[in-house]
Amino acid sequence: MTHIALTGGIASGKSAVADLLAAKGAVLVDSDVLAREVVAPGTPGLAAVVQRFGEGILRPDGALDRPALGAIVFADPDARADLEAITHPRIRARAGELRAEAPAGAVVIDVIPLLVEGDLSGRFDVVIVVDVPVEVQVERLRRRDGFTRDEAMWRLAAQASREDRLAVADHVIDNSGDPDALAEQVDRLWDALRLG
Ligand SMILES: CC(C)(COP(=O)(O)OP(=O)(O)OC[C@H]1O[C@@H](n2cnc3c(N)ncnc32)[C@H](O)[C@@H]1O)[C@@H](O)C(=O)NCCC(=O)NCCS
Ligand SMILES: Nc1ncnc2c1ncn2[C@@H]1O[C@H](COP(=O)(O)OP(=O)(O)OP(=O)(O)O)[C@@H](O)[C@H]1O
Repeated sequence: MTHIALTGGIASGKSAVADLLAAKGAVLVDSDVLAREVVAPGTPGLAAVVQRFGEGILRPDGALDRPALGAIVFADPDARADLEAITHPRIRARAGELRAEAPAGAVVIDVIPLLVEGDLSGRFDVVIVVDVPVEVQVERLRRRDGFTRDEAMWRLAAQASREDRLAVADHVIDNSGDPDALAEQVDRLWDALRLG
């Protein structure tokens, strides 16, 4: 099986690309989705997060208050490392299970936001990077999540640089244009993946 990774900085458009690839038939193993599963209500992951960060990061309904936890961990690298120590092993384990369950012959794509940060690119035969300028990330975070420029920049500061991501790319998807331009690039990429 060819091991394919899809990565990109925050709000670069990873989910948009992943959705387009899934519509073509790719099987996705998405770490952002698994990061939610492993701290869902009732999980040992959520219990560990509450033990470290306190009940203040829970919503009244008992679910994780993601904006509250994000405000803590993106302002404090030690807190972020503690959260990652809880979530990352659980995400990796679940990703392994999902990969093993994929039908034979499927094009399986691992969506891994922190591929470069985790120095994981060597584990993949093909690395796809969704690329946008920092200003586009800031603007899309403002529009989607209502983040101020400072809030957006803290999150960017927790990640690898655009240059470091591009350095490991086999395929670059430029998502600075409109959704049609994105879909055209994904069409070409899909053909390349099927032929490769
Ligand atoms: C801090 C949390 C609760 C904030 O939740 P929120 O719903 O606002 O963001 P979401 O999970 O959708 O992530 C959005 C993006 O933030 C960035 N991001 C998330 N976690 C991290 C991190 N630890 N370091 C750097 N960037 C990160 C990624 O680009 C990701 O695609 C959440 O991101 C989290 O639990 N992070 C730790 C798990 C993790 O590392 N996830 C990244 C993929 S493995
Ligand atoms: N080509 C585009 N033109 C305009 N808006 C876009 C485009 N691509 C994505 N967006 C918007 O930008 C935001 C970020 O896109 P998306 O959620 O796909 O990125 P992401 O990399 O998965 O984000 P995150 O890192 O937070 O998980 C969303 O609101 C999305 O609708």
